[in-house]
Parts: sequence; C-alpha cells; structure tokens
Amino acid sequence: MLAAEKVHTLFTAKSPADNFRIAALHRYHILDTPACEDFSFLTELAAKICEAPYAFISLVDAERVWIKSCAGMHMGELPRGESYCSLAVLGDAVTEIPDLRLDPRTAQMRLTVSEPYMRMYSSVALTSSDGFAIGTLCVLDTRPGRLSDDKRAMLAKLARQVMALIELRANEKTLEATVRELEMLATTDDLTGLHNRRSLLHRLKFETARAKRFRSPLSAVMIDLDHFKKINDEHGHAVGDQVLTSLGKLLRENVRVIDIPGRYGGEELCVILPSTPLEGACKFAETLRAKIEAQVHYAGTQPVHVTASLGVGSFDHMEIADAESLLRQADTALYRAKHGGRNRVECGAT
Ligand SMILES: Nc1nc2c(ncn2[C@@H]2O[C@H](COP(=O)(O)OP(=O)(O)OP(=O)(O)O)[C@@H](O)[C@H]2O)c(=O)[nH]1
Repeated sequence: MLAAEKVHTLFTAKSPADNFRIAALHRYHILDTPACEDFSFLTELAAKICEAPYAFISLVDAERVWIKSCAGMHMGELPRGESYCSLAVLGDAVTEIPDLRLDPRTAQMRLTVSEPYMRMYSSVALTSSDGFAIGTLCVLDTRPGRLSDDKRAMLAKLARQVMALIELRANEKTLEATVRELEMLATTDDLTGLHNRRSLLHRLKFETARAKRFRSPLSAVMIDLDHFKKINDEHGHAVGDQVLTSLGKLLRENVRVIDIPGRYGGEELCVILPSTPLEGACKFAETLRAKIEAQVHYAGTQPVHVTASLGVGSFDHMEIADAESLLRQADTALYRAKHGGRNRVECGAT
C-alpha cells in the first residue's frame, strides 16, 4: 500500500517528533542557500526519467516548505499547509497521490485549485543519517496517474543521490569551519589574543615584500613592559598574565584593521604598521605609551600601574631593506628607550 492511501492528517500543530525532524534538517545548514547546479541537475534528471513536467527538491521546515531546486517552474517556498511534501514527510518513504483532486488532504491546496492545476504527485523522502525525513525529491504532473515501478525505483535512487549531496555540502561546511578555527588557533597567542610570534614574522615578511613592490613605507613598533619581573614577583604570575591580557586587548582596540599586532615573546609585543612612515609610527607609539601608562590593573583590590618602553623602526620607499633589519632597528630604538629611563618612545636608527 502506498503512503498516500493511508490517512495522514495535514500538519496543524508542532509535535515533538516533528521538532526532532526539524532539528535534523537544521543540522545540514542548507535552508536559504543559493541555487546550485548539482542540485538542479538531479531535479531535472528526476523530471526527465519520470517523464513528468515538474520536479522539486523540497525541505520541510517548521512553518514553510523551502524549495532547494525546481524543474519546470520557479518556486521559492510554500506555506507548510499548502505543500504536498508536508504530507510526504509524515508518511512512508514513498508517497504517491494519483489524483490530488480526489484526496481530501490535497484537494483544496493552492497548486491543485489554481495554476498549474496539479493532479499527480509522487515523492521519495530525503532521509537524514539519523533517520528523519527532512524533505522530498518529488515529481508532479497536471495529468492524473501513477509512476511505473521502474520510474519509482529510479526516483528513489535519485533521492539517495540528493541526500548524499546534502551530506557532502554539510561536511564541506564543517570542514571549512574547522580549518578556519585551526588557522586561528595556529596563528593566535592564547594569553593576549594577538598574532603569535610565528604568525607575526610571517606577516612581516609578506608586508616587507609588499612595501618593496609598491614602494610604500613600512614601520614596526616594539613594546617592552618596564620592570615586569617586579610585577610577577610582587603580585604573582597570574596578575602578570592578567596585565598581558589587558595589554593585548588595548593593542587590538587601538590599531587600524590593516595593522598587525603580535606577541613577539614574553612581555615584548610588536605592531607592524603597513603604509606608515616613521613620523606616523612615532605618533602612534607615543599615543600607545600614554594609554598603557593610563591603564589601571588590579591585584585583588590593589591597583597596579604598568609602563612600557617603545622602539620604532621604519623604512621609507627609498630604502626598503629586509624584515630582520626593520625589527633590528626597532629593537635598537627600544634599547635606547630602556636606557634613556623607560616609559618613553625612541624612533629610528639613531
Ligand atoms: N606573567 C607572565 N610573565 C611573563 C610572561 N612572559 C614573560 N614574563 C616575565 O617578564 C619578565 C621580564 O623580565 P625582564 O626581562 O628582567 O624585564 P623587566 O623586568 O620587564 O625589566 P625591563 O624590561 O628592563 O624594564 C620575566 O619575569 C618573565 O618571567 C608571561 O607570559 N606571563
């Protein structure tokens, strides 16, 4: 017996089983995705093999039936109560309604009583890996009738291909998200949320090559906290870590999107400033120094003040050298700042 010949009441209220089914559908993240040739191909193939003028891949959501792909007509979505597929996901894997006018559940539906006056509906459920019917591959005709056993068997095979494609797309999405997450973990310093040393040096190489190619200036600011050992010794390593975390936040909030803030090592941070000449980089460094000095940290309720010494290295487009010498220049300037009394900015090679 075909599913349509059993009595299924039309969807009216949300049942717990239907909620599980909807949750399974949502796990595929396929709703409202753009049109895709692979799905269109399978839909057109279904129409051709079944010799039906219309075919749909439809996904039955909570309130609507969203059409992933259609052949023979254009349709975006239908209210759930107006869709034959709403019935199909409640029934057996295969649903066939030979004359939609004669079935009380479909006789008054929009597509039955108005253009294109559908008469025959035959579908195979798209079943998720955990056994829920998330939608259908269906064919429709304006003439009443039934599919032959051969055609119905082919429709079932195509439905399995559609489901395999849905699974594949979902797996690709998961994989992309995992790769993004891994990239983030591999390039980010845990404590400060800044680029880690490896990522910073990698980006510096890239920015140096770009500065040479486009003859644009490039600067780097080295930042070293003053007497940081004392903070660790007096207040404990956890407070020291907290200071570094707040400093990371301060840096992230005070650089432009194209700047690259990173943790060079220990309590030494670095910001690469693309397209920035020495003068601009020194102004930036001075602003940063003042903000670091103004930031208050706490060891319990006790306020802790921290200062930093900063060294600026820079190339202009006339004398672009390599990444290492830019950092060396910034490091030499930082050394001068430390020896000049700390909590200060020193700029350039001399
Ligand atoms: N809490 C914490 N401390 C760190 C971390 N990395 C480096 N340090 C500490 O930073 C301190 C750096 O000490 P020093 O190199 O003597 O420099 P300083 O005390 O800042 O003195 P000056 O740089 O000369 O002003 C050491 O005590 C390191 O243990 C970290 O991730 N967390």
